[in-house]
Amino acid sequence: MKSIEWLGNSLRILDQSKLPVETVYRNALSYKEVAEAIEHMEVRGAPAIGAAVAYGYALGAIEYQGDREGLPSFMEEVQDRLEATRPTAVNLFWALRRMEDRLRECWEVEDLDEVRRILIEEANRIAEDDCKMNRLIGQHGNEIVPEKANILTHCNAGALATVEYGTALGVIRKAHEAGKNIHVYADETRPLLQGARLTALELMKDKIPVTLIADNMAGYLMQQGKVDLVIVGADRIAANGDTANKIGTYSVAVLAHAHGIPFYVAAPTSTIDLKVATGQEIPIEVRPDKEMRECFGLQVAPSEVNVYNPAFDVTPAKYITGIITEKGIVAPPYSVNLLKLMVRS
Ligand SMILES: CSC[C@H]1O[C@H](OP(=O)(O)O)[C@H](O)[C@@H]1O
Repeated sequence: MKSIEWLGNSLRILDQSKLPVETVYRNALSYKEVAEAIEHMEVRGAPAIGAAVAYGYALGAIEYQGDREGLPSFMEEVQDRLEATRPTAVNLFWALRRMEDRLRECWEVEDLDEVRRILIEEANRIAEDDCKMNRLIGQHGNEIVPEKANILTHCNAGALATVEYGTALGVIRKAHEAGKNIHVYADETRPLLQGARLTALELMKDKIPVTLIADNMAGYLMQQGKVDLVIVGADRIAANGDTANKIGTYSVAVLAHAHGIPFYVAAPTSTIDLKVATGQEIPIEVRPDKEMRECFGLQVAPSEVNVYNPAFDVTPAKYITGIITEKGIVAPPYSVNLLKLMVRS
């Protein structure tokens, strides 16, 4: 299952908001359609969002009908609209910066079609890089996965959250491929159920043993000694290693720490944001109340009840055993070792 696929002049999107009940694809022909797909969680997951906005930016250039001089200001509007979709995943801003830099580099290119070709090429490179990074994350992460490990994961950091293969699920896939006979506990991940709807679906398709649990069961499993390792994805990693990820990750990290269970974050270096010193500076998206009161259109709470719906939380670095990237596993102290890693990039 590919979350997104470039078709030459449109972006095919697998509408994840309908999985696993329906498999619905649609072709986004404009940057506004890409923006709406991200806001509606049809495409989601930090790296997948990064690749999607890169193609959205390229679609903006394709849509543009003015003269060459007017392109930069039009593309600023495109970038503003795409940046306004979701605030937490830094991959979105990282990808748009790459596209903006590419546009600036071809300021002497007069032919609009040539500019469009260059931007599409950059978006393709971002997507291809993500695929390569995920497989490297899988290889490095496999080093810390014991034989027959019972691994708990939260939300979906799989192929559906990336261009291909996944980050946390990339490590799980690689361990499975290496014949380690691992088993996965997948947190359902309220309120949008990315774990129940997407992680369980992905792992079953790959015939990786998976058991779905409610989020409130993670601590009980750990208390029973049934969890050997926790691996999750990330949306933004601060310079000191504090990590923003799906709401509920912090609770899992504290529980793992209390039970002496290793807790790893798996993410490409495009998720590391050295401009953010600590997790306190990471913007946390608050999503619509409706997502808490309904589940697939079924009302699950009083229609007028007050709701609080933060989409992410921040896990302090002290609870993180290691950060698995495409360049290797980063150990604490993260403020030193993340800087070394990024300088090496
Ligand atoms: C490969 S990291 C994906 C990351 O993004 C998810 O958030 P959302 O489903 O809201 O886009 C979640 O935090 C995952 O860990």
